Amino acid sequence: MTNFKPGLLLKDINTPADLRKLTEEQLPQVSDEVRQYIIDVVSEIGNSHFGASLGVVELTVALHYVFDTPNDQLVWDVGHQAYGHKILTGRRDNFPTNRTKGGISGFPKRSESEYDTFGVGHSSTSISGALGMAVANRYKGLPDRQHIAVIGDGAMTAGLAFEGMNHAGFEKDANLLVILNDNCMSIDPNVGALRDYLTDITTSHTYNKVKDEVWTMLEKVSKFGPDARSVVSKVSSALKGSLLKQSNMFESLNFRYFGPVDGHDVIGLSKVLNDLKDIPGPKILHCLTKKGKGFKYSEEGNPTQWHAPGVFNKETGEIVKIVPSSPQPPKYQEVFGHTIVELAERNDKIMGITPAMPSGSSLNIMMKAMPDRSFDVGIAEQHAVTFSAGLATQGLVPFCNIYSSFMQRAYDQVIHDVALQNLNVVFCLDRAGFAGADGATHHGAYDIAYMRSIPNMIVAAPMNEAELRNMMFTAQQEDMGPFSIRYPRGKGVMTEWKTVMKPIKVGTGRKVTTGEDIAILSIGHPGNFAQEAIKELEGMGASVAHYDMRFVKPLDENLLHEIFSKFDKVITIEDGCLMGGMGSAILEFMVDQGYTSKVKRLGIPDEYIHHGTQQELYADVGFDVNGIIKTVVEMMPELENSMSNEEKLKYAVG
Ligand SMILES: Cc1ncc(C[n+]2csc(CCOP(=O)(O)OP(=O)(O)O)c2C)c(N)n1
Ligand SMILES: CC(=O)[C@@H](O)[C@H](O)COP(=O)(O)O
Ligand SMILES: [Mg+2]
Repeated sequence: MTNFKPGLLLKDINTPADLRKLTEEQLPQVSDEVRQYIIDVVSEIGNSHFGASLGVVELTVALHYVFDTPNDQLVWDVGHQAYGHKILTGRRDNFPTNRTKGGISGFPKRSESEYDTFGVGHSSTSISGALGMAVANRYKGLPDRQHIAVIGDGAMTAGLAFEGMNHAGFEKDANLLVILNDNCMSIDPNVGALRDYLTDITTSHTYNKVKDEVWTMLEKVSKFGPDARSVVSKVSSALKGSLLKQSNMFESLNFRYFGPVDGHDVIGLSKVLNDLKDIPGPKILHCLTKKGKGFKYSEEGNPTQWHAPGVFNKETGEIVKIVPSSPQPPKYQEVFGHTIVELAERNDKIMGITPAMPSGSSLNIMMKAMPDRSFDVGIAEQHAVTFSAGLATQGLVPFCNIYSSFMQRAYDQVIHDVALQNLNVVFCLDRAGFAGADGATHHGAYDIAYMRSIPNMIVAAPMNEAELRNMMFTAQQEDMGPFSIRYPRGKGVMTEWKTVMKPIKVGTGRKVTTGEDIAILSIGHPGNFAQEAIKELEGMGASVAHYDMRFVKPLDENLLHEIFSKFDKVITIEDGCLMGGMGSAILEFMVDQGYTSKVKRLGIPDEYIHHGTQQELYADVGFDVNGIIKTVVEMMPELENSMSNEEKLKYAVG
């Protein structure tokens, strides 16, 4: 890896205390150097977020310059924009390890640094988290400690952000500053009425009048120095009931609203932040920024593409695409995107819903083809589910596509609004299993366990593209009730994936390989790892049967009777948590039915698995090809005799 060189000022900034030694006039240079460093590193290592961090460089520098971090608590929302923060807070030299196994996390993480005040990855937590800190410090008698939540316009669309604001507006003396980083973008363009509102207050005549009032107030604050707090109270009570309060949504929630300000003017920002430090109670600073700021190609190009571009040429802006020498299978998400359109063309009841992930989920294919039947509802998983429930009550068949880990947010809605009413909502749980570089916050580890415990819910997972299509076909049939289909991030296994779709009988598995010695029961994509392992094991003299269970609920009990009657050794494989997962379901069946086979379950253990490539993580937890072979050999120790030393070493056997 190239030895990345930070700029002249940045090379001496090891902590924000070093930054604070600089003059205000030096801040633009520091900002440029931070930005350049991000570009240098990310363009070369790839595997990182990009546009969001570039957009908040000046804000990041100003925040650490003005506030006494880590004593003052700075909370980033989502955290994909916190690279500048990491670089300024002791992780400059480690930054090239970003999101690689053993390297630094792509998100703030409390265990990584005292400057990372709150672990993030999922959006819209910052206001509630920072308010909790503010109330705690008020209680502890530390009224001067500052608490700053930096939240994007996309993250602001979530219910949780509003729940936090609703509470914060009521905690009138809590020391909370919300910085709304408004770049008009989520990953895809931001959506909804709030986006329109933010644009309105930025451009409207009313807003400008209000802004003048506020800045006059701030000027007075500066003049009054230490007595500022009382002056502000007076000025703001005078403003109460004025145009300011009536015309501004945030003011109506008892926040003092400031801005919009230019989020790329680092000196201006540091002056404003300094002023705001002296203003008590909940306040919001509306900053206008550009996602991808300062890198020509991301500024002028498609911001969605530059959200996380991979490796790119920083001179030409060309994003490096590895062209494979042979045809490759598509990603599961692409199969979902094309298949939903195909199904919707035949079934006019089908609708598509995504909470803010049109590109990631590939629902954007349907949004383009059928804009009146597909919805990006913003970062609003709970709403996405209940909205789908509403559609289903009217006889429609919504396909609600949510990343497995983000669906954790909407658990009550799945139970209360969908399953309890037995509504025909199809949940497509994308990024099930290991997400890879995003790490613990994003792995889809729990959905098998959390879905299978819900009455009425059908829980399915395809082993390949054809099965995904068949499951989608099955799920859209009349009166299916709630139906969840999970699949992982990335490629499947079939280059010829445009198969003729056919229904699958719900609750039936299939035998993939016949064998005599031991049975492997898999769910979903890891069945392909089992297939590879079985081929190698055959060479060692093992006769391994393989069943793709397809459904965790209902379980194929006939198939299980057949398996447990025949095999006294069984291995289960799932890319989900072991606790409560498919292996657990099979053990429950086995015990209930009085079978006594020896069962070894492979899956995600009861601990948080951090970032790495998917392949590294499969290997770490032991259900990659080698891990499966090792497990079979452990259950059939006689195989060791026919293994070469090389094989023993490879599979860590003996
Ligand atoms: C609960 C949840 N849903 C979806 C996401 C995926 N996601 C990550 S960043 C992002 C866009 C956030 O937009 P914004 O807050 O405006 O930040 P920006 O990228 O514009 O800086 C989304 C949808 C997430 N991290 N958490
Ligand atoms: C920060 C965040 O939550 C998203 O940007 C996420 O990293 C996207 O993941 P995918 O790349 O799997 O769509
Ligand atoms: Mg945004």
